Amino acid sequence: MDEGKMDENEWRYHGEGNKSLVVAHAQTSEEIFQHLQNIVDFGKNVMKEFLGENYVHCGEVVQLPLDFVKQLCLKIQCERPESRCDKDLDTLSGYALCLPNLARLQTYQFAERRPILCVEIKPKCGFIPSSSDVTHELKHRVCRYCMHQHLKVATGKWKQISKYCPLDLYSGNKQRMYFALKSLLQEAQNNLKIFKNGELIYGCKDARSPMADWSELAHHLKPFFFPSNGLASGPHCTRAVIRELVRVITRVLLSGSDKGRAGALRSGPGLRGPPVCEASPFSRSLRCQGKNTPERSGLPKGCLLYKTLQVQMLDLLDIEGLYPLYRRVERYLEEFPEERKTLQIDGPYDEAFYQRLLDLSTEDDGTVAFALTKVQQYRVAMTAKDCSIMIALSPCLQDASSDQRPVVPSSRSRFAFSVSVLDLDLKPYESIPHQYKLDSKIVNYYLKTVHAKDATVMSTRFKESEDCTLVLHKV
Ligand SMILES: O=P(O)(O)O[C@@H]1[C@@H](OP(=O)(O)O)[C@H](OP(=O)(O)O)[C@H](O)[C@H](OP(=O)(O)O)[C@H]1OP(=O)(O)O
Ligand SMILES: Nc1ncnc2c1ncn2[C@@H]1O[C@H](COP(=O)(O)OP(=O)(O)OP(=O)(O)O)[C@@H](O)[C@H]1O
Repeated sequence: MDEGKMDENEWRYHGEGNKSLVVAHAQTSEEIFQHLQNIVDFGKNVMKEFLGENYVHCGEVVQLPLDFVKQLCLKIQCERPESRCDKDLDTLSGYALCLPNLARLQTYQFAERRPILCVEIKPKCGFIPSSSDVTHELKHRVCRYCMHQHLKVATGKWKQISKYCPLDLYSGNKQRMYFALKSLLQEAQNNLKIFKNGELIYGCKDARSPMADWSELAHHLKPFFFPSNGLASGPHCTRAVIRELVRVITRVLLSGSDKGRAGALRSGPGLRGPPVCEASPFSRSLRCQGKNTPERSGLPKGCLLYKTLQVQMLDLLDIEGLYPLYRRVERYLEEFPEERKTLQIDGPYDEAFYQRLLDLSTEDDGTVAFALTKVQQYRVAMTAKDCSIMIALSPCLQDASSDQRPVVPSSRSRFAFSVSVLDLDLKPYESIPHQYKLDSKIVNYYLKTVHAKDATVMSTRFKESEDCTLVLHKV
């Protein structure tokens, strides 16, 4: 073991079983500071560039008194979901990342006194890979989210399959977006949370305690959407309130003129996958009605969904094409471990790092440089596939002028709003082998269960139609 880690003060008790006592090595304060500073730099130099100034809030690294951190940890321990309690909080370094509260309006510098509604959406990957390195043809037709749902339910992460498909949300087609948002409201999983004045009123605090009562949600939302009218309660009211919420969120998601350099990433049409996922119940029902697949993405270029999708599409080769390139970088690092720094695997995430991300060529010249660029692009793409969008809404007074702030109308009220992105720390280089294994697990599970079942249904249907054809044949 590394000599530098032989200081007992850097080790602490972690847990124990029957036979083993587990102690864990704590990172040094400098390492933690550097890790946090990297998150800030990545936000500033990369994500702000791609997604635009107004959407990204990088925060800053701050130092806190250790006593305060310890007391705070004790205070909040009982509120943490059980499933997350295996992760210890860092109470040793004193460093923390200080971010604005994104559940509040970001367009207003003073704390809002008006009530605030915040909708958090984790949209996940919004495109289907078109890479020729993909080995299962199915991956060109069904999106990863929809396939992954089946594995998640089988492993007990969630109780039931969601009807949400990211491709519907990213379609820019209002009907499909309504369907996607309604599906999220039906089965929020970790893709949707709603906060009122900072308090979670809808969505999962923990996988085991989902909050999903529409009438209760409507009760919370009614004063926002129907402020001065005595709309009766009951199912009619619930539906009306939910409809308003979905409309407002769709409008906000399609809004925006914020500048960002995601345009620099626009890939050629040959590199784009199909516009719909075959597993989406929306596209299934269209097919059943014999309708054509809907139009390709109509997202306005200034909106955050469009920009996020462009960054996600930095994953040009799919994990199957990327993995051999990762192995090439690995072999190089095994031979020249000291080069890890020069290759900027763990930062710094500076302007030079950003500039290299803009090279979208897919011609492999066999070099480590090519492999490294694809690996870094993949990590950035994965980050964009796992980030969340926070939409903060605050009702405007009827007669108030909009004082330059963006405003979204609903049928009975108007909201000042802001949109921000959350969870933008670059995915680690080390997670690539895990991604590779997980991808194959997801696809194989889907092929083994759902697809096999579908094929049986199809062949039964085929037999039925054959019977039918026989009846119609002239003898
Ligand atoms: O791989 P996925 O798609 O399951 O995404 C993981 C997320 O699961 P989800 O599918 O959203 O339920 C997962 O979400 P949960 O923590 O399960 O809510 C994490 O966001 C994970 O990121 P990290 O490893 O903590 O940095 C995510 O892992 P990454 O793949 O982004 O590294
Ligand atoms: N700046 C913020 N303002 C308001 N809420 C926040 C902020 N940062 C995080 N949150 C809340 O905390 C939750 C967890 O934060 P975050 O997603 O950054 O953690 P994570 O450990 O990276 O999660 P993941 O498991 O998705 O990778 C978010 O879903 C959001 O509800």
